[in-house]
Amino acid sequence: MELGPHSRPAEPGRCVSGSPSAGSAFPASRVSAAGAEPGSRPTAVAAVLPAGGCGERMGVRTPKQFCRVLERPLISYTLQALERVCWIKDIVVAVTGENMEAMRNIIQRYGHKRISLAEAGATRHRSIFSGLKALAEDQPDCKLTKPEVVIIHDAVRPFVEEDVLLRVVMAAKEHGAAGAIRPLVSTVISPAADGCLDHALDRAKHRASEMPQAFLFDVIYEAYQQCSDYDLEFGTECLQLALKYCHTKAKLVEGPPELWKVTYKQDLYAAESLIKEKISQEICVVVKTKDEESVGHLLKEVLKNELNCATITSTALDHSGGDIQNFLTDQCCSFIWVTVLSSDFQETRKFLTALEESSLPLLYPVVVVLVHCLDFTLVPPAQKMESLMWIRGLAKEVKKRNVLLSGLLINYSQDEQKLQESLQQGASIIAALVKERSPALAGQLLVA
Ligand SMILES: Nc1ccn([C@@H]2O[C@H](COP(=O)(O)OP(=O)(O)OP(=O)(O)O)[C@@H](O)[C@H]2O)c(=O)n1
Ligand SMILES: O=C(CO)[C@H](O)[C@H](O)COP(=O)(O)O
Repeated sequence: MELGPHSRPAEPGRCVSGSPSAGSAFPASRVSAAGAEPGSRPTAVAAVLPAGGCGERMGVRTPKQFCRVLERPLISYTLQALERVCWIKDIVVAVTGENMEAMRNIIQRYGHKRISLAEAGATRHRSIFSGLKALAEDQPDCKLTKPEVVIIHDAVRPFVEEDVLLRVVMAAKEHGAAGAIRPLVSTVISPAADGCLDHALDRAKHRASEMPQAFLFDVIYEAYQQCSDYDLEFGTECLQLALKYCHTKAKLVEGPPELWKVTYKQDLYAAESLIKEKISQEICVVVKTKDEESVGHLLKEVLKNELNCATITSTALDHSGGDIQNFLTDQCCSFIWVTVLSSDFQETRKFLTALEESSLPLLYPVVVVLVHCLDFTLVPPAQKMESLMWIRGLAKEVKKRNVLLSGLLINYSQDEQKLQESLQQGASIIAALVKERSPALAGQLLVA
């Protein structure tokens, strides 16, 4: 493969992925160069995502890969996770003819890149085979380049990280095949024909096979070409096909627990909670004046305790408000906008417009809390609330674009203890707004 001066390095381990883009909202994992030896030949890597199932076990009409999690189809998260790995050149998604148009719309709406579609088959193995054919040079009309290594990853495992992808790819390069494994959660038993226990497997000696898996393309393609109709119909393990038909013994790589496959309805709730937790880990506190800076600093300290181990950055807005764009590039989804004894509607509006125009709210609900600090003995909260009613109107407007705006009044008391109490209470409210991301709370004016 030819690399132009601005192309992505196609070598696992060479590039540092996660350059902020529409498709990289989680903080990028930094891949060290350890994966690739200096001067070694770049590895062309592609991925095949089977996404042609009907999700029978989920028990809902929509196939689970298209079920919405925080208003976005599950498969979009998986695509995002793979896209942010810059050394994966092509991503082939196998979908049924019936869902092809829906898939195209998802790709367009969420700005997914490097995606090609293949027609899914009646079983997972058939769908994977179809995806592999789209990458094989022996197929008529093949528009993609055959990779050296192909990753196979279920469309319904959205939490795959670059680190484990790199580890399976490097292991596949060395061994021909590799797959992620996890310790068994339950013991596996073998029932007899009469429905009674025949025997139990020693749990410590067995592992659950998960995804991603990676293969030398020629190995897995050969295995799929050779395998029987029975394998294609009833098989569930790609590593087994490589072993059975190409005598390739897969290297097993320990993966993290987040690799689990969304299968039942409760898994959708678990996925939503995990996504909320991840995006709540980064908060940007926006301040302008010295007073705001000191309130911002105090809030940060309390918030760190409320949202254990969150990264909270402070951004000082310049006086023209000209650097608003800068902090939208960090892919942070929670903003605390602090004002002390004043409120600049125009500036807030400008910020919200920039936010709406960015790709952020398309990917995640973005929380914005406008914190107004005023001395409750001088200005009663009720009076201030009246003048802040514009927040409600604005919140209604920006909610349509997935920006969840609320207002928070803090008692900016001269009494140090009262100020601390109000900040503590305010931080708890902010933490709840950030963690819950509830559209129902958008537009509320809260008092700490
Ligand atoms: N004919 C099929 C069947 C499954 N898959 C995909 O393979 C992955 C893992 O399969 P599984 O969890 O079994 O998905 P479903 O078959 O949809 O679920 P169920 O078995 O509950 O019907 C999913 O991304 C699914 O879309 C596929 O591409 N083509
Ligand atoms: O875990 C896996 C790897 O081995 C597969 O995701 C699993 O085999 C898929 O099988 P099924 O479609 O039956 O759930």
